[in-house]
This record gives sequence, C-alpha cells and structure tokens, in this order.
Amino acid sequence: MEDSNNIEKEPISIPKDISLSQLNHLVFQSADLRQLDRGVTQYIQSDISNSTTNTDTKPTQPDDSKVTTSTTTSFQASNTTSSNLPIESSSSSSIPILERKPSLISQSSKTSESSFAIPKNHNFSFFNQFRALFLKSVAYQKRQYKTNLFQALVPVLMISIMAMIQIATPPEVHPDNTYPISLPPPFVPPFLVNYTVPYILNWNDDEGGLVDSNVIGECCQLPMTKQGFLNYINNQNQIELPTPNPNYPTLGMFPSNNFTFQQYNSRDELDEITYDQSVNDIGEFLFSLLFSNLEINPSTNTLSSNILTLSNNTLSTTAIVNLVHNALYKYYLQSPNITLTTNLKEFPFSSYSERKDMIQPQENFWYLFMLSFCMVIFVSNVVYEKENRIRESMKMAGLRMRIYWLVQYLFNFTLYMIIVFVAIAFAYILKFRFFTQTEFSVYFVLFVLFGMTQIAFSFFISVFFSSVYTSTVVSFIYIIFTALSSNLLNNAFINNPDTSVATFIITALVPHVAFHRAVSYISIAYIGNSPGLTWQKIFSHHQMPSLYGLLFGEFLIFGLLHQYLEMVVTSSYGVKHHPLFFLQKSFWVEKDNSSEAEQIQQKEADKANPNLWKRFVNYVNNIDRPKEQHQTPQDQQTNVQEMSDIGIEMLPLDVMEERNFTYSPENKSLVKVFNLTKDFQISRKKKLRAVDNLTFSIDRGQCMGIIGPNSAGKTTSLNVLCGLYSPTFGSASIDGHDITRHLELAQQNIGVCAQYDILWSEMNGREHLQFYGRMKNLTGETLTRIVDKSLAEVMLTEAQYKPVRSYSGGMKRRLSLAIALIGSPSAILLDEPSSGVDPFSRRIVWDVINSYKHKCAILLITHNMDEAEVLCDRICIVHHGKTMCIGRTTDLKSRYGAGYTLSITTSTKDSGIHEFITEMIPQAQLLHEIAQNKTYAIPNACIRLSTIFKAIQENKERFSITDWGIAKSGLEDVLLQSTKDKPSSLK
Ligand SMILES: Nc1ncnc2c1ncn2[C@@H]1O[C@H](COP(=O)(O)OP(=O)(O)OP(=O)(O)O)[C@@H](O)[C@H]1O
Repeated sequence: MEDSNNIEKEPISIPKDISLSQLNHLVFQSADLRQLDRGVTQYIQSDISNSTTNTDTKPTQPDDSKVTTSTTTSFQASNTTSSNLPIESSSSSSIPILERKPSLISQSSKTSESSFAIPKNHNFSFFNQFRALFLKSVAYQKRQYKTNLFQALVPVLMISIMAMIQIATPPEVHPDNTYPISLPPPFVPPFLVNYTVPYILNWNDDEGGLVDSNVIGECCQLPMTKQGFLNYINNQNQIELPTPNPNYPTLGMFPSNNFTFQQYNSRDELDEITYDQSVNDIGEFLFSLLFSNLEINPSTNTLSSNILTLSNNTLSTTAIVNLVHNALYKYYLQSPNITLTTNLKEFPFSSYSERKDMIQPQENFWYLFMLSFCMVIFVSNVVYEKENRIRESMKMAGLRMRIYWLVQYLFNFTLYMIIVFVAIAFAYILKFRFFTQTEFSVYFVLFVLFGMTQIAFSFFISVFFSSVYTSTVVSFIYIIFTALSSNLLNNAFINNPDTSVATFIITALVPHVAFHRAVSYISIAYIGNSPGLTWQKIFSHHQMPSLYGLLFGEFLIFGLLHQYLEMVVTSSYGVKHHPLFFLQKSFWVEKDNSSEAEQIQQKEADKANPNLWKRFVNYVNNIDRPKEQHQTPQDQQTNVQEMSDIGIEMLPLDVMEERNFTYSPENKSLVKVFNLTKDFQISRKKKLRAVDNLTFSIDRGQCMGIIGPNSAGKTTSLNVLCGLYSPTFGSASIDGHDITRHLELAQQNIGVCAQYDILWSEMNGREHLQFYGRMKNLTGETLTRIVDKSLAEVMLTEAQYKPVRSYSGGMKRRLSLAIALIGSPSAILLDEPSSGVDPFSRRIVWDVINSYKHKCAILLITHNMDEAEVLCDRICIVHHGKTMCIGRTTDLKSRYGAGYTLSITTSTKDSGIHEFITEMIPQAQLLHEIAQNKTYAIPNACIRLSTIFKAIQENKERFSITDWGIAKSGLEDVLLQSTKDKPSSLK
C-alpha cells in the first residue's frame, strides 16, 4: 500500500535535456525522493519513446541564471536547476565554492605585461616547423660531430682496407709469347694425351638406320679385341708433347685421362648421357662421335666421312678433329704414313701484368658495409627521440608528424649522400675499376636508390624498438649478417643459371640483398678486360633493370608501412588509430566543433551509461532517505559517501557545480575539460581507470592546481590534455580547439613542462629555446630577444652555451619551464615544475610562473602544498582519477572543517593520550599516527585554543607528553581528509 502523501504529490518534472550532473544535483536537494523517483521514471519512459525522433534537443539553460560574467575573469556560477523544481537555492548559495576570482598576484602582474609585449601567432606554418626542425637537426648533428665524422670515414676506411689488400696482392704477370719477341710464336700441336670417355654411335639420322656395320663395325669391337678404328684413336695417333711443355693458356685445356669407349644404340641415349654428364659436371673431358656417313673406296684410296664431334671443351675441338681424321686414314685406308696435323697458334702479345681488382664479385660485400653502417645512425636517431620522449615533447609543442618525418628523411639522406660522395672520390683516387669502368650514372643511381630505400627501411624497423642500445646492436648484427649472407646467396644464385625468377625476387625483397646483387652484376661486367656496364647494356641485362625497380618499390613499401605502423602500433605514448582506420568515415570526414556539438556530446555521454540509470532508479525505489531540508556541506559529503557505498556515483556539490559551469554556454574559459576519462588496459581482462570524468575550466589569469596522492591520475590527465594519450572518453578544448578533433591546433596553443625533463643531452639551452620558439612561429630578432629574455628569467644566461648533459637537475628543470613558457601559449601545463630543485631555484620557478599567469591559463600539478598555496587560485583534489573537491584554497579549508592541526608526541605508546584528546575535543579527527606521534584535525570554533593549551600543559606528565604543537590547517590536511578511504576504480 502506498502512503497517501505520496499519492497526492505530483512527480517532479525533469527537463528533457537534463544532464546527469543536474540530476545528481536533484538528488542532493530533493526533499522527497519518492516524488523524484516518479519524476525519473516518467522521464525515462518519455525519453525512450522520444529517443528515435528527438535528435536535435538542446540542453536547457536555467531561466533564473545568476551568472554574471565580466571582461575580467570574475564571475558567479549559476544554480543550474530548472525553475519548476522544488530546490532550495539557499543551501547551494551558502556554499562559497562557486566563486571564481582571479588571484591578487595575477592582477598585480598585469602591469608588467605591457613592458614586454610578445607577439603571438599560434597558427600552423609548414615552413616554420620545417625550418625549426631542420635547424634543430643541424644543431644536433653539429654536436654529434664525432659520430658523424666516423660515419663519413667508414667508406674511406673500407676503401683504404680494400686498397691495402689490393696493394698487397701481387699482379699476375704474363711474359711475352715470342722467342725472340720479333719472331711470331710457334705453332702448337694439339696435345692429345690421356683422353677420356668418348661415346660412339653408329646411327644414320637421314636414312633412319644403322650405317653399314661391315664398314664401321670393327670400330665397336675395341673392348674385346683391342683392335679397330678406335684402337687407332687410342694408341696410334698420339703426338708426343713437346718438352718442356710450353704454357699456352689461351689454347685451352687438354684431356688427361685414358679413353674409355662406350657404344649407344640411339641418339637419345647419347643425348641423355651427355646431358647428365654435363649437368652433373663430373669434371672429365668428354667427346662423342656421331657417325652419319662413312664411305671408303680403297681402289681410289678415297674416304668420305660425315662424323659429328661433340666435346665439352671447345678449345680442344681442333685436337679431337685431328685425332679422328688421323685414325680414319690410318685404319681404313691402311695408310700409316699419312699424318694430318692440325696446329694452333696463339696471337703474339708482349709481356703484361694483370692487376687484380680487389673488389671482384666474390668480395663486393665491402660496398654493402661501406654504405650500410650509416643505417645504425638512421635507426638510433629516431629511436633516441622516441626513447627520451623528445618526439612526444615536440608533438606537444604542435609539431606535425609528417613534417618531422620529412625533415628526418631529408636529413638522413643528406648524410648518406655525403658518405656516397666521399666513397666515390676515394675510389676514383685509388682507381677502383668498379668506379672507373662502369658508367658513372649507372652506379650513382643505384647508390641513390639504395639510400632512399635504406632510410625508409630504417624508419620501418625503428617502430619496433624503444631503446637506442637494442636498436644499435640489432642494426649492427643485421648489417653484418646481410652483408655476409647476401654475398654467399647472391654468388650462388648468380652462378646458377637455373635459379628461378621467384627466388631472385623474394631474396631481393630485403633491400641490402638487392643492392648487393646489383653491385655484383656491375662487378661482373668489368671483370677480365670487359668494358663495364653502361645504360645501353643495362636495358638488355636480365637483372639490373628489375633490381632498380625492386629497390624503388621497396622504398615505397617500407615508407608506407612505416607510416601505417606509426599510426597503429601502440607505444607508451601517442594517440593511436584503429588498424583499419582508413575504412572509418571519421578518419576522412572532419567533425563539427561547435559548442552545441559539445553539449549534445555531454548529454549523450550522460545517457550512455544505462547501468547508472538503473542503479539510480533502484536507489530511489529502495532507500528511504531522511528528509533534510537544510543540508550542511558535511551532510552532503556524508550523502555522497552513503550513495557511493551502495554503488551510486554521486558528485560532490563543488564538483557538480564546476561541471555545470564548464558545460554552460557562458563558459568562455581558455581551458575546458569535459568528462575526461582515461582507461589503461593493464591485463587482458583488467582495465585501470586512471582519470575518471575529470571536468573543469581554467580561464585566462587563473592557475588551477591539481593535487592528490601518488597514482591519483594527475600526470595522466596532463598527458591526455596535451595529446600524448587519447582520451577513452570525454574531451577538452584549449583556446577553442578540441583535443579530440583538432589536436594539432590545440597543441599549438599549449606549453608543457612535463614531469621529467625532455631534452637533447647534446644540445645547449639556447638551442632548445630557439627550436621551441621557432615552433611557436617566432623568427629573427623577435626570437633572439625572447630567447634572451627566457634565459634571463630562468637564470640560465651564463649556461646557455653549455650542453644540457652538463646541467644540474635544477638547471634542467628551469630550462624545461622556459620551454613551456616560450611563445606565450594560451594554456600552460606544468607537472611538478619545481620537483627536485633547491629552494633557490624553486623561488625562481615560482616567480616565473607568477609573471606569466595573467596572460594565460595555467594547470599546475604539484605535491608541494606551499607551491599550490602560493601559485594556485583554485585547487582540484583528485584521488583514484576522480575529482574529490574543487575550489579556492580557503573555501576548501573551511569546507573540510580542518581549522587546526594538533600534533602530540608521547614517550610511551599506550599513554592514553588519544582518549584524553577525543574526550576533550569530540570533533577531533585522528589524521595519522607515526610511532608515538599523533596528528589530529580540529574543526574551527569547536573549542577555544586557550582551553587546549591549558589542558595539555596541565596533563603533560600524566600522559608522558614530550612534544606538542598546534597550527592552522593547511592544504595538506584538506588533501588527507578529502582522499581518506576512497575506493579505487579498478575494473
Ligand atoms: N601508460 C600507462 N599504462 C598503464 N597504466 C598507467 C600508465 N600511465 C599511468 N598509469 C597508471 O595510471 C595511474 C595514474 O598514474 P599517474 O602517473 O597519472 O599518477 P600521478 O597522480 O601523476 O602520480 P604521481 O604523483 O606519482 O606522479 C597509476 O596507477 C599508473 O600506474
């Protein structure tokens, strides 16, 4: 049965466009939750029925808004509830958290602004970024001169080694072949000794059968009778070698084994055995005789023969023909006195020595070494900037990655070409035939193509490394392995004419193997006395054109693959795309960035959590809350905890008001953060919510401090804001640029001082500031002036030309701060800017931050409560990613009731002091206890201070009190109180 009161009351009318934050507000303020319950139910029902048609709903802004904005940053946030809701506005207005006032510091510092006007141009400029990066690379490479010199000297070193080996290799001397030189060389008889394996066939192709066996039959009887024609070939036709045996290399080789005869009955058999012998290359001298026709006329003493002679040694063919004819004459015509001699004669030549080129095809892997060692630098330069997060730091400064890669590419290519020119110059000086005999453009184009491909390949493999050390070691191993293996591989393939095209192509897909092969072909072309490769010859070469094509294709493939992997491979930082991002419409179509879109996004975001709605309705159905018309802030905090205990996410009032203001159209703040959420996948099933619906705004002239315990999500929030991480949910806008849609524009307006110093150790302070200044479009005189000023501000003028590696921790921190401030960004994000610095440096840091405060919005993350109190206008306390409270320091102190902190030390552990204190001050809250020291928070006005003094003095001995003190509570106490026992959001 329902209570009659409930039946009478109308359900609360909830505006259609209410956001969850506004609804939360209702729960806090509503006197009758059942009435609200009915309102919610009605809302959900009408919302479901309208959801398909009502797509263009705009959030209703309060009619009775009390917002007053002025040209300065002072304003009062409104109560955002609808006028038809029974809400006690007095309770919210009594809480001072809603006031947003620029600090006195910022107002006073405005005067100093006019004295030094810094031109501000945060628009993206391709030329400026290109120039900044190129000059930075020049500066960096100048500092790296030892490494670069070594790189340039590698080819010189290689060529020198080759030259030394060449000098040490004696040339081959050929004496002249005449005695004396004026006479022609003698005829040389063919040396027909120790023949081996001729194959005999008596087959007549034309007549389709055997030649008359009576005529030549005896020739085949040799194995049995040792008689016949073949016997003549074997035994009676030898010509003795002249003694001493003259060396006439050009006349070819001669057989050295005894003959073995075999007969085959078909030509196919002969072909087959000949083919097998030659393919298997048994290393023996072969000749075959094919008797096609043999006519003998003893009466006329004539002989007509058609005998085909095949041999695997062309140069010995003359000798074989001679042998066969002599045997024929002697055997068939029985003319033992006839001797036909076929002689050979070398062309005359004078003595000469042949200089062996060191770089023969077998040794040309030296070229690969010569031009590949620079790959280690290409890879390590990229990985260095990745490992040290410098790339991220440049990204935060608004650098467009396509410009970064373009400059990296051009710079590496320039380095490579210097190496190529040095190598060619030295090789020319030492007269390496590779260079002198090949047409210049043939190998130059090859070197250029290899350079292009090698750099693209280096970038590609750099994606897989995050440590310079590993990448260097792996690159060296790769170069040595590919040089040696491609040498073996290519020699084997090139020498084997049966290597398939597929094998050639697949192996050449590794750029270094393809390059090595091309070098081998160039070397082969000048070997001996060949003239070397020219373009004319290349186009009829069976491999060279395709190797040029392959190298160019690999340049494109590795270039594209690298760009793709850069976009999708997850590293510790960066906004990564889905592997199929190019199929998504959002990748091609730019979204609208109007405030209306933001508001719709918020509305959808709030509704996107149906579980919350369900839990909310459950809550209002099942819990009978006490009717409290006037809740104190403490009560409200208790309610938050109470609702949180039963699983309902309730926002503290100050946080809720900050949300309402942040989403309101009146909000013109420079930094607006909307429900920023970041999850990390920490295992396959577990996600960690590092930042949970962070929502706030910072206007020009304000410094918002974010404080919280370790792992609260402070740094992660900053990293999301500056674009290092993509938000899991929510968004933020920096000077009107949404970080999820126009990150690069937002980054142009941000200055970041990260938690750790992200600096090039080899570059000096001035070069750092010049680079970041150029990134912010500062040039010429202005740049010089501002760099000088920045250096002076952070007291680094004297150390400006020293490399950063020689800076102390404090100096690096000051330089990082100067980098964040250069170019007058609209928003400055500082992550513990004074951590690890001495008190002297800390004062400098604070002064500098103060002096910049009036012209931008500052977000300051700190663990130093003094720093927060001195610099921050407002404080946001976060814990487990959630905002615990937000407001001005004094407001937070008063809200948390932490008026004083009482610290007592006793000499014994169980002295009974705790009971004594809690009896005397029931509101006292034990903040922490370390050994015998206890610290209590004592709310304002609950006891007179003199009473405490008196009571402690009188009972000092009774409770063994050795030391005690009382102090006004600070931010630290607020932090401790507000983050006490709050659960984490581990999912
Ligand atoms: N890349 C990451 N991958 C996984 N978890 C991360 C990553 N970065 C941060 N976290 C986790 O997110 C949580 C918040 O970390 P964050 O560095 O933002 O904390 P913080 O408040 O800045 O801490 P501190 O005060 O110590 O700097 C931590 O639990 C941390 O382990």
